[in-house]
Amino acid sequence: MSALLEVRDLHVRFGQAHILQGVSMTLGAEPLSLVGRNGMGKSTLCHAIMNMVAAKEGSVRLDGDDLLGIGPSRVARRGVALVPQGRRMFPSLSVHEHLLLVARRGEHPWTVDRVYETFPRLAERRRNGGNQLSGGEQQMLAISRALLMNPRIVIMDEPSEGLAPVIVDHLIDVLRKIAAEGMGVLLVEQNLRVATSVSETVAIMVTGRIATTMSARQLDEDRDAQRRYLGVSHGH
Ligand SMILES: Nc1ncnc2c1ncn2[C@@H]1O[C@H](COP(=O)(O)OP(=O)(O)OP(=O)(O)O)[C@@H](O)[C@H]1O
Repeated sequence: MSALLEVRDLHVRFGQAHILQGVSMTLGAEPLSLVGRNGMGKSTLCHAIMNMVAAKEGSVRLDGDDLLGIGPSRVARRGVALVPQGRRMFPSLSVHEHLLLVARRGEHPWTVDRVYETFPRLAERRRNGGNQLSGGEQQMLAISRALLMNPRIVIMDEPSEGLAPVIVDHLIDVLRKIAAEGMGVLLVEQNLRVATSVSETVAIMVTGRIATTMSARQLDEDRDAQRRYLGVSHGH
């Protein structure tokens, strides 16, 4: 199976702090979830792939082409879109204006109309400003903006954070569909259910490295691993 995105021995330091300590990871046609406790370096990995932080050693390749050092806007143009953690909307722009800002001309799978079909709630809120949206609506808008770039790969940093369970279910459906249509999906999640519902393979990050990769089913059944790697307690 050929790799869409290949990360090899990636290192990031912030001053004395060695945050990514040699991350190696491959994203192919199947979605991949990345889980791990807070502070392990998941967001930093997303930022390093996007060139939003500088990695001094290692490589990040998209279809074999090196992405490191080319800058975030070129990474985006090559076809990698990030849905950052925490959403970040423009308070003074309406939903519709947010979408028009990123919509591309020409024939593409994702259009503003398709966004409104996929997220009917956004259609209802199209004239509302970014500051008038609920957390779930903001997350749908953030995801929609990434999809409208019609990227080869979408990287989502904890998209389910703070969402009501019914919205999380919708999010899982959408992510599965996106992946089934052939977009690469790298999903960073704290919510184990989301991670193991979207992808069959889960990579686990511990202190700046991928400690292990296991099947979603294996991880769902292995409470010891959940406790060890994710701090999930089942409260006996
Ligand atoms: N710009 C920065 N400067 C200095 N330290 C940073 C910077 N960004 C992140 N860190 C540190 O790097 C470590 C990893 O952070 P990161 O956000 O990547 O973790 P994470 O696994 O995504 O956790 P979370 O789920 O809490 O976001 C943390 O100790 C954090 O304080």
